[in-house]
Amino acid sequence: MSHPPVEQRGAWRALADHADEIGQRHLRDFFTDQQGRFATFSRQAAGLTLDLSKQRWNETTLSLLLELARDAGVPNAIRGLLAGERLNLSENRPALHTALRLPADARLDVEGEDLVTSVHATLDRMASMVERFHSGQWRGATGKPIRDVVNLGVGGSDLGPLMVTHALADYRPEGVHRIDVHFASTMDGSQLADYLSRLNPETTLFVLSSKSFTTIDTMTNARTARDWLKARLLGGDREEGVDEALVMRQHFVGVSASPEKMREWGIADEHQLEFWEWVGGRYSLWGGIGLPIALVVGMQNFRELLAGAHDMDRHFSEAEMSDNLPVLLALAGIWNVNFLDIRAHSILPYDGRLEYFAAYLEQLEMESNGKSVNHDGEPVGYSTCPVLWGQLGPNAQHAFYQLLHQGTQSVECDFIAPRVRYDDVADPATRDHLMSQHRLTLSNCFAQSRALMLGDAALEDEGPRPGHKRYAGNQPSSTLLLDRLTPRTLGALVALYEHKVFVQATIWDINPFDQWGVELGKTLAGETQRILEHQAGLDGMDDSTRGLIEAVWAAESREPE
Ligand SMILES: O=P(O)(O)OC[C@H]1O[C@H](O)[C@H](O)[C@@H](O)[C@@H]1O
Repeated sequence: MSHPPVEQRGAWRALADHADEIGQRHLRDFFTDQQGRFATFSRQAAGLTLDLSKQRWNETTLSLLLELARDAGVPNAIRGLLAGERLNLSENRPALHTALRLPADARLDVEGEDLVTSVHATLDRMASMVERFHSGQWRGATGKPIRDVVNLGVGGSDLGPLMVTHALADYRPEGVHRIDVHFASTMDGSQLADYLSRLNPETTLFVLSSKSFTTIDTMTNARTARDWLKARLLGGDREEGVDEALVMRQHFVGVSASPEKMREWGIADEHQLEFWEWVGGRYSLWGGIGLPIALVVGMQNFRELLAGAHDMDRHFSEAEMSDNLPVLLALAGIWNVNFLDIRAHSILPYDGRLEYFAAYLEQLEMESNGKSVNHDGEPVGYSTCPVLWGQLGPNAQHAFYQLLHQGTQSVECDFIAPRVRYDDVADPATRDHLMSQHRLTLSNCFAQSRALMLGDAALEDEGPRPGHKRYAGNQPSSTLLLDRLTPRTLGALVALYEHKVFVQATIWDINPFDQWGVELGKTLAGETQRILEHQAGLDGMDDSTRGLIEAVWAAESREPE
């Protein structure tokens, strides 16, 4: 179907004119001009409150943006996503992460396949694995219960489970055999080497998490882990009956979309968790890739996480666009990037449990929407995904907030915090202290978004100040409050961002579900490795890379000091 490029449509042009009118206005003036902005620009759903009143917009802006979304076919795209249409055109498949969190009594048939049954069969398999770990029945080759699980995976096979296990560490079930979960992602083996120096091979199991089961980072770590186990558990005066097959069976679980490759590598059939090509890596924490999460929080809490994401899916599919959290969050981003020319976006959680949330979103947003061609492969004539980065807000205040307050960049910020925390701590004195620490944290969160909005105007008039003490303000932000941080609200929060990314991609007419941009580097790394290993010559290599390679060779050939 041919349609005019988005920037030639009426709503886009109207927004550009509107931006000429109000784009120069200071954010604080929007508050002076309009009473009740919080009520006008905040919405609630699935245990989340989203306050968009500190965006540099007014009601006209929002209604034009909603028109743009309708023009770009967002309602139809949402329906198509949830129904399993093949929206991932470059790979000719649907993107059905939402199917992973459908309840067991739902029905979704896609191209003749009953997805709910397949999804729940995997969840049940996962549940029985978790049960074996938590009852101390999953034993290593020498008969001792597994105590440590190391997840070997990278990108989507690492960041989601890492983020969630950290966020929900308080939700460990009581009375079960404790499993400590660790994550090793980097190909240089730094994290893995550390674990191997501390962990007991008899009670350590590795989860090989890789959708493709070919990612060199993960497969290299896996080989190191396998040889470490074999060297320590086999041969010599080790216990009788411990053979390689037993080590492989008891110390490895595989999670992948390729059962053949798992089998080839030596993962026992009954210790494989399979997922589907229609689940993108960065959208995969909801299934087998979430095994480390379930090992920490238990299956019941894992199902709560899924239920929270499903709450958000329902909201996304049912709420009017003007009340739809993912749509509104997406539109705020579009307004900033495409009409106010703000191309940096900072993610700032005010809760230490969300330490890895920004890293997770960096992949979700930038790998999904860091694209510059549309669905027809033609270059787009507008900006897409902004540069997105972040850190725990309280720590970032002492690090990069200087740039937010006084730098030359306009930056959009997302502030994220739970409304209440620690009210369930048993000891009253500690509870009072910790609740007050949480209020201190919230005070900082709200003060920062206010300072970024108002700048100098936030201060009582103290007369003229030198340049280095002035604050321009005018930095837009969104604030997201979770009722409290639970498996359910965290599921909703993650799904909110997944859908935000999808809405923006729909408006930008790009495919958020592929990542061809990462391939070139992988190919060149292979070539470079052959040269570094002296298996290929330097011919044709550019001068900079040649110089770097020669520097390595020179260092390698030097006698160790
Ligand atoms: O799960 P895997 O197949 O090992 O892939 C791990 C990661 O690496 C790839 O290069 C992609 O950029 C990511 O989207 C993916 O999540």
